[in-house]
This record gives sequence, structure tokens and C-alpha cells, in this order.
Amino acid sequence: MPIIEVAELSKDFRKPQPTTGRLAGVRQLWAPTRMVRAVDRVGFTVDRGEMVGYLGANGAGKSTTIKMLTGIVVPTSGTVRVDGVVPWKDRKKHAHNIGVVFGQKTQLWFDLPLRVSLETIRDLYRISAVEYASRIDEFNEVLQLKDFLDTPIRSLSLGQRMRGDLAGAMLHRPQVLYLDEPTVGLDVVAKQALRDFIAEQNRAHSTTVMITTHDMDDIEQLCKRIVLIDRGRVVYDGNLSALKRRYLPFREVVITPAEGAGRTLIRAERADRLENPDGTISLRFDPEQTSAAAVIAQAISATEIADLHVNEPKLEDVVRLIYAEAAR
Ligand SMILES: Nc1ncnc2c1ncn2[C@@H]1O[C@H](COP(=O)(O)OP(=O)(O)OP(=O)(O)O)[C@@H](O)[C@H]1O
Repeated sequence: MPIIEVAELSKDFRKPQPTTGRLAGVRQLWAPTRMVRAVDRVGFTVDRGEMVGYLGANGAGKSTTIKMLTGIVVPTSGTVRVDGVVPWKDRKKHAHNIGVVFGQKTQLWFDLPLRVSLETIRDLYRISAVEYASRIDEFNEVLQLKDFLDTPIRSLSLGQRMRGDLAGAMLHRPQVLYLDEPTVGLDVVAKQALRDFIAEQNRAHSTTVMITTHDMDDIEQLCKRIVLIDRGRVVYDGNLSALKRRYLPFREVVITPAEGAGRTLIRAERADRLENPDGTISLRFDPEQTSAAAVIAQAISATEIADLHVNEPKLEDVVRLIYAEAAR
């Protein structure tokens, strides 16, 4: 059953016409304006407990959509219902249903220690002391908040701040969590902690998650479904693995032969053999015809090899192909 329902959603912004030439920066102040359509008749539904990746290039309209779903921005036209509530009309009820994390901007109070921020959120949402304590304990397991609960937000590292932001967004146990670039600028360890936390909240509480990100690993690890937008319009909505199969149906085993090995012997049934410029050999195959295990077994039984790895289809490549198709 859908918890998020979006239909024919559009947003126009008024923007100044770009000015060039002498004193362009000053003349820009009086430049005539034009309407730009940031989101163009977008429609989709999201079921309870689903985790959906909302993807697109820079300026495609992702953040504007999320802002309309969260009620920050009022659309030019179209409808949004989140658990039956129109976000920008019934803000109070809506606020109880959703949690929001913007990677670029903290939702916490900059000068207050994290503990005080979290206690303020507790009071705003009237969370009981018992519930609060048990949720902080639960969050601690993955987010390790205890180490910096008494540090003001402004003094936290980016990774700590994001962990604090996620805790703040999930404290009132919202049904829907929106994440806009949650892992931007984080190191691999911090990214993983965030992803583990999001996956755990989804598993334990069926939290519905919508995530926009430029980090394809976020999507690969968290989402089965993606909605891809291009210039404000939905160009793909569906299963991630089906998308990879459709656009990149091949996988390959890349082999580095050992010194003096019989290179020409490296081949496998139902796999195409390609010599790469770096001296490696690719055995490219359709996973419906054979398996990586069968290809590897044949290659290593033929001659001595120094190294090998399997190249999986990359979501980045798929996205590039879809954009190329949409541009045609
Ligand atoms: N407040 C605003 N006023 C004018 N134009 C805006 C405003 N907010 C967004 N836009 C424009 O709307 C379009 C979509 O922007 P949006 O921020 O939604 O894209 P995005 O997909 O989130 O991009 P990014 O990945 O770079 O964050 C862009 O052309 C942007 O310049």
C-alpha cells in the first residue's frame, strides 16, 4: 500500500536571464527574468517500507522534488500525499510522519551540544523519557553517539554531525525518512555507518526511505528500486537489477596472465575473449548463458594466471546510457 503518492507534480522558478559582457555581474541585477521548470509532471508512488533511490544529474530537479514532498516548497501544480496528508497544508501532522536529512545543511542547533539538540527534539515531539532513553540506546549501537553527545554541533566532524543529524531525524520514529545527499564528503567508514543505520531502521521499523545521492554505492547497498529524472521528468522508474540487465547485460572476468603463461589458452566456453591495452584479458559473458565460476574455472585450468577480478555492471554506466537515450 502506498505511503507516498505523487501525481503530475511540477515546480516553476523565476530566474534572471544570464547576462554576459562588460559589468555582467552588475547588469545581472536588472536582468529580465524567465520561468524555469525544475520539476515537470512527476508521478510515482512509494509503498510502506520501500527504499527508493531518486537519481538524476546536477540540476535535474531532485532536491526540488524532495522539498515539495517534505512541505518546504509549495508546487506550481500537481498533488502530493504522504500517509494521506498534503505536506504543505497540514504541516504539523506531516512533521510527525517524516524525518529529513540534508547532507549539506544540519537540522540541529549549531551552538548547542548534540545532547541538548536531541532533548529539544524529544520535547518538541513529546517523546516519553523511557522511549527517548531506549531509542538513544538503539541508535548508539550503530551510530556511536556516546562519544560526542556533549560536543556542540559546530565542533563535530562532518561524519559525527551526520550521525547526529540522522539520530535527530529518526528520534520521533517517523514513517518516512528523506535523505538528500546524506553521505556527501564522508570517508568510507563514516559512509558505511550511515548506510548500516538506515538499513537497520528500515528492517526494524519498516521505515520508508527516499534517498537522493551522487554516490552510487549508497543506492547499490540500500535500494532495490530507483526513480531516475532528467530535466525534471521521470525517465525510469523500476527495479535496479532489471535496469542493469537491460542496459548492461554482460559481465566480465578480467585476468592478468602470469609471466610466460600461454596467453592464448585463456578462454572459456560461451565467453568472448578480449585483449585489453593494459595486458589483461577480458572474458565477457552473458550471465544467462554461463556463470563467473564456470568462466574462471576454465581460465585457471588452462594456464597460470597472476590475478583476476569480476567486473560487475556499474549503476553509473547504466545512468549514463539512459541519459544518452533520453537525449536522442
Ligand atoms: N529557489 C530556486 N530559485 C530558482 N531556481 C531554482 C531554485 N531551486 C532550484 N532551482 C533550479 O531548479 C532546477 C533544479 O534544481 P534542483 O536543486 O532541484 O536540482 P538537483 O537535481 O537537486 O541538483 P543537484 O544534484 O545539483 O543538487 C535547477 O535549474 C535549479 O537552478
